[in-house]
Amino acid sequence: MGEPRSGRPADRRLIVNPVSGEADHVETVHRLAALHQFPVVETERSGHAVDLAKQAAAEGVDMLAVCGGDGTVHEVIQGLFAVDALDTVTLCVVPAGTENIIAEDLGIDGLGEGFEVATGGERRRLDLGVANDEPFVMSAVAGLPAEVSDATTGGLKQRFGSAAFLIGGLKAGQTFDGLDVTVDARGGGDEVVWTDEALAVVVGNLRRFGTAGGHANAEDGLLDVEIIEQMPGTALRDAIEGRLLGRECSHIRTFETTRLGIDSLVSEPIRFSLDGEIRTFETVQFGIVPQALTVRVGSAYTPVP
Ligand SMILES: Nc1ncnc2c1ncn2[C@@H]1O[C@H](COP(=O)(O)OP(=O)(O)OP(=O)(O)O)[C@@H](O)[C@H]1O
Repeated sequence: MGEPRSGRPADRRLIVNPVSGEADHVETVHRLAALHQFPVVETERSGHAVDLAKQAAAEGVDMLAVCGGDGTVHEVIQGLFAVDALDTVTLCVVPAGTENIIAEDLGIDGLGEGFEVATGGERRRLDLGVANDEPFVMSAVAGLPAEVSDATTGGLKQRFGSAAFLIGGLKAGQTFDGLDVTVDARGGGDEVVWTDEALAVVVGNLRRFGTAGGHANAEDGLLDVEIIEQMPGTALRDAIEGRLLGRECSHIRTFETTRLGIDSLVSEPIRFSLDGEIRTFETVQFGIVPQALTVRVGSAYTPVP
């Protein structure tokens, strides 16, 4: 239980979302938490994990585990970021959600492994993306992929795994109008200025960008950006097949940057999914805080996918 950072035993706490996933994890989590000496607090409403994370930091907790899905992990990071506690708190993820993409990217599979990693996993420092003033660890996605989540059924996911997104993309692409945007990356890294209609803009930080199928390194100080240009249906199918087969596609522009601005060219704001949570922006500035988040990772984790 010794924690090298402060030279004294860590003050531990576990924030549990009891309604994540199938909501059948609570009893097991309490048992495992007692075994591993994590006092438990449960969320009582949406957004509560933000406050509980702030409270944990204020009370001197320096090992904070979060049990839930990507949304709950996102809320806890939001809370720690808001009170500037990322330097003093190590985050641990115990997956209990529906998708658990963040946990999977951190090499953590299941409740039992979550607790093992929380008590003995390697510590890494990961970059955090920031959209205006909200942090994200995995990705910020606007356009088709956000729509695709609706079009991608559980059955497809079971049969095709992450490729289900691409199949769902074909369905959603038939009805999605596109995003009229200007994308301006002239801060650090690749310089790109692009104005047109996009099917999607994906800003990725962690290994797998949500369901969008992209890849990033969360330890390189850079955001990985993909602009998927509007294209006719047949080209979309080719692009999706190309992505499945790992081929380059002329309609997908990829670059790395430390800063990025995206402006809507129409009166409608742009709907973004930040680590799976929906936000709307008329204009958004993205940045990155290198190595901001200290997190325990499983043995399957590697920074580069
Ligand atoms: N006690 C609660 N009652 C109702 N909603 C809650 C409660 N606690 C948290 N929430 C909300 O539950 C939502 C879903 O949580 P979470 O992301 O952990 O699970 P999930 O959606 O099943 O998993 P994933 O995001 O990995 O697909 C979050 O938006 C959170 O704000």
